[in-house]
Amino acid sequence: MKTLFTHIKGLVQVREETSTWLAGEAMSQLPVLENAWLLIENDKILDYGSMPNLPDKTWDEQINLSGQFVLPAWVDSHTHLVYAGNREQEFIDRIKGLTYEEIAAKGGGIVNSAKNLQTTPEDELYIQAANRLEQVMQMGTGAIEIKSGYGLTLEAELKMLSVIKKLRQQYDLPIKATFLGAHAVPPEYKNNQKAYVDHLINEMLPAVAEQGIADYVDVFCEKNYFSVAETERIIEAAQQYGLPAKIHVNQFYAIGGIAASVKHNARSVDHLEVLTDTDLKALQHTQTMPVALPSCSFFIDIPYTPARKIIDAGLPLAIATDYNPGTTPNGNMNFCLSLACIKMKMTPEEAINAATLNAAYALDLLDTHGSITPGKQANLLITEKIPSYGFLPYSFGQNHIEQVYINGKRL
Ligand SMILES: N=CN[C@@H](CCC(=O)O)C(=O)O
Ligand SMILES: [Zn+2]
Repeated sequence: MKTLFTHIKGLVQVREETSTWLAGEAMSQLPVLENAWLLIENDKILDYGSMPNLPDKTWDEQINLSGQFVLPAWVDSHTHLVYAGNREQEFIDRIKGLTYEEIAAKGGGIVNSAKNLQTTPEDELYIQAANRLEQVMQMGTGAIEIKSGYGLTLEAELKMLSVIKKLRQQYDLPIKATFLGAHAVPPEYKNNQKAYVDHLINEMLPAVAEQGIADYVDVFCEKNYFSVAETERIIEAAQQYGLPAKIHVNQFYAIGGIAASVKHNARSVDHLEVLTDTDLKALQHTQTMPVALPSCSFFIDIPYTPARKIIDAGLPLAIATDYNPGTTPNGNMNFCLSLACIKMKMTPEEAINAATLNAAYALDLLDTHGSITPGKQANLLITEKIPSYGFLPYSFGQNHIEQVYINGKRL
């Protein structure tokens, strides 16, 4: 089945070759072909060109997209989309002046979600997660990472990873699963954190690896959560099972987690709202992608990741939603793009590169996703008639995505 899209106002992120990430100045380069056609065959991108050079043939299906833009679908490289219920009460607490840390200290936060998830049957959890996944796909997400971390017991962590596995079986977009058993110390280990880390390394990790249901390991490396030394122990243990790291670091404090993560060749370091010059230096000449989560900063009112400092230092940057019940009950990548531009002073070109190509790097999907490149998967988003691609982040909070294709099939 071959589908030809014609008269595309702008075919965005067209690249013949995408062997690595975009860093520094290269992030401001966004290749766009105006007045273009795009040919897909079954699940793949076959070819593209400009309308005056349209091949003189007929195809199974031909779709006119005059006035509309076509982009590679967003890649959301950091979510916690499998969770039970919500944490609306904490939203009210925060309005009344409590901070995220104060709420966690009085028994709210991650352990609150874990309590809820532990008693939620897997089928119910699946329904809630599938509903969220379908919503974000409609908003243009065409590849996603989902973490565990609201289980905090072996049984509940496996339940979460099993839900992610079922989502992967049910939906066509790539779904990467990350084991985040070290998201918070469960209350029963409150006075013996070492015993929980030992349990995680000696029991949980082997069980997760044996089932082959995780692609990465993650740790919330933060004051009052997991120390740098514990993070390194967990990363090293996961490496024995071939699980690379994607680490939560520098959300509230800079405690040295970035240097530790890059030392172990983490695929990404995520959050970075608080970033010292030492951290910045540690990121230089590494294979680790920094990932900003602007809608988390927006929702809990903390500083935004200093994108300019990162990009102007010649580094790459990806953006992701962090969709979760505590700090970001929203999985809309379009809103992240707007925040990246408005609050982090990224240009639309930088933000789009961060949400597509660099995000694909953060999920080891660069060979197959993140750009309009022949041979890659036809995961596309098609806008309404809009004046420019920059209109997407400019016109914040509005949906300008008319159609989404996953593996060549329209949703
Ligand atoms: N900070 C750690 N994890 C999540 C929040 C988890 C929660 O509060 O439920 C995050 O990335 O923001
Ligand atoms: Zn997160």
